[in-house]
Amino acid sequence: MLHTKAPHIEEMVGEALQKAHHLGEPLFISIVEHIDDQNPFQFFETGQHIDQHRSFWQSAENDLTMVGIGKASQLYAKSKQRFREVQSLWKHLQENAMLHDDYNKKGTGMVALGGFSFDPEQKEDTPWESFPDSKMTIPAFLLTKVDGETYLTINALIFPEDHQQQIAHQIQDHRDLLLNEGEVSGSLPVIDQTFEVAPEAWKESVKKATDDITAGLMEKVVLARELRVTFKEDVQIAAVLKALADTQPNSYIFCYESEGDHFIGATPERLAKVEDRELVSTCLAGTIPRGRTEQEDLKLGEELLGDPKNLQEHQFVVEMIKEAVEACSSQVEVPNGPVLYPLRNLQHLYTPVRAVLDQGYTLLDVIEKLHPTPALGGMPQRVSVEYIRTHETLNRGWYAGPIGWFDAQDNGEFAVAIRSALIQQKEASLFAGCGVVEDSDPEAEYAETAVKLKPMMNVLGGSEWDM
Ligand SMILES: C=C(O[C@H]1C=CC=C(C(=O)O)[C@@H]1O)C(=O)O
Ligand SMILES: [Mg+2]
Repeated sequence: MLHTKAPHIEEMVGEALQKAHHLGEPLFISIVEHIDDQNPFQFFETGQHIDQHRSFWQSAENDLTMVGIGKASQLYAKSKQRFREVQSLWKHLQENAMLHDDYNKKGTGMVALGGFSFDPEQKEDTPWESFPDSKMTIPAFLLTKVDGETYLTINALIFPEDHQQQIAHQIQDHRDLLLNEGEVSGSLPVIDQTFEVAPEAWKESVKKATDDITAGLMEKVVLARELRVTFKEDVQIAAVLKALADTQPNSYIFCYESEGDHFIGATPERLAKVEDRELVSTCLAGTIPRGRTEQEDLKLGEELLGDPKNLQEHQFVVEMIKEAVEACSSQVEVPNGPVLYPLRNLQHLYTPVRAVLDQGYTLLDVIEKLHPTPALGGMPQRVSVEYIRTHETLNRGWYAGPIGWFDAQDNGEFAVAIRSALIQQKEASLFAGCGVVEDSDPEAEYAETAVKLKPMMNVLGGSEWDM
């Protein structure tokens, strides 16, 4: 592949420097170029030589892949108002920005990728020290595959005291390093030990939750459990990511690296997407395994569609999402009943919600209204989240939190970070939860969470893993 010099880097850096001098503040520059096809997993792997801060996103519809390397800027917010704060930091960053973009494609240019923890009021840090309440990163280099084409965005924050040639050369060197041919070289990890955290105590907590529901404390609560795994060697993340993408269709494939720790997963659950003010949210709750034969699969699907306990789990989600979406949009469309959403290892009940976002609202406003839906928290929202904070022994961190991206045109999408793992060199914590309603049976919920752990386990060297 022939690599040309990225257009305009030196000129833009020079121009930005002049403006930064004048303003006495840093200025953001963003340059989008159309490039030859590039393997996103390879790009991600090579990126480790530039920064221990990378992000990966592939939409469930597989129409958008983004890989971010490094950080041109980051948006942090700690308070309960974190979604609004991130939005205002984002607006501020855009006020002092110079953009060069001839293509205007979603997911290119000034794009922030990142996520939010499940519960900002959770005080415990371990093992999520590298994952604060909110962290959105505008990568220094962003590879975007969209509409069958590939784009590279270069982002940088230029400070008045920067040196034009030095910055421009560094950008050019990193760009050349990233744009190389090849395939992902790493292999999948080999498991040393697997440890299920207190399964019996977890089943008892499910039993207790059903009693508390019967007593009228709440209607539904989602309880999660953890599986810890150690490996013979440090996990090679690019290989795991590629294997996830290869094995989990209909899922968002995500990875967010923060200070060398990786939060990675393949989630089917969209929280909200906004494109040209069209809003789509998804109700996904209610679960049964896939069958081993087509016949068994159909039978299980029918069983799920008619099962009162699963329909109840699902209905709470539909009611809450409908209400939240109606509060900020018009032309809200919700089908009368759910259909099946098939994944490799299991199938869910699925109801899409479509609407047109009202003027004045952004994707982050929608996320604020939705998170956590009863697919991750429960019903009512506040009581169930408090219940989780008090009764769940694990620290969810970013598990079950919103993860995704937005761009400068107010397009973007967030999924819910389930079917996921936190990987720290030779160790991983995997998480899976389930919706507990009055008729939940602890053994059945335990089995359901075991199937939900499979997608991650299978790419982490646990192909034989079955429990
Ligand atoms: C909380 C999880 O799944 C949720 C999403 C879909 C179906 C669910 C269920 O049927 O229980 C859960 O609400 C998880 O996978 O960790
Ligand atoms: Mg369930």
